[in-house]
Amino acid sequence: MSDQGKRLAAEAALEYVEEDAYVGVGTGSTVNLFIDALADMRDRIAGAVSSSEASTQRLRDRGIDVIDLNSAGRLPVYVDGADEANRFLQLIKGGGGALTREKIVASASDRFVCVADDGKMVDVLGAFPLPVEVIPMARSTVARELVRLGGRPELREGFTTDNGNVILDVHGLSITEPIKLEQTLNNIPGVVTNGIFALRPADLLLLGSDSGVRRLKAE
Ligand SMILES: O=C(CO)[C@H](O)[C@H](O)COP(=O)(O)O
Repeated sequence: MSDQGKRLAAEAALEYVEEDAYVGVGTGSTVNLFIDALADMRDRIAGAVSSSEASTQRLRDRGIDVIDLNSAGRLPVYVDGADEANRFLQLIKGGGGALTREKIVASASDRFVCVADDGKMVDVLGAFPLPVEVIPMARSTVARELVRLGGRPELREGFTTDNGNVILDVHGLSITEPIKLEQTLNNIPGVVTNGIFALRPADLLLLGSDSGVRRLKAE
């Protein structure tokens, strides 16, 4: 993991932010660096739509107006990080637990610019435990179904999402068919969202390292 890589990727994303428009903002340490950089152009953007309470707070602390998605309508650009990315720009997200709002804001955006350090690139998704947001009363039934699908779910202890739900982190899944698994998991009663972003992958991946930023489009 490279902090310099995260920073370079985050700063490179400014180039894709449209002036006089609202920008969608994700969650996580890389996005925090993006928010810090975005503060320098706060007078040139309308404001932001945020994917978490944590990002909302950071945006407001830096003088950036935050409005809700219902008021903003469609967004030209969404900037967010990832826990893993493959060459099709399909992602695993949700390490910070904000996956549901992230998926909603991503789906409302014309362009999804993903910012990450180069350690996030993988051949096959799934080494990172897959976060699944679950309605609390369904925790056990969903966990059993995840075991049936070949995973080893683990409750994220002491964590509640911004939506009042729990997270099951699923170990041991080799995700060779991301779109299919994303749909399968979403069909389990009690699952709110899962952290596979394959139905709506990123459009552009800015992959930072100590030596610079690579710009990748889906193969
Ligand atoms: O999905 C996320 C939060 O829910 C983050 O984008 C993901 O966990 C990457 O975080 P970081 O930039 O700190 O590595």
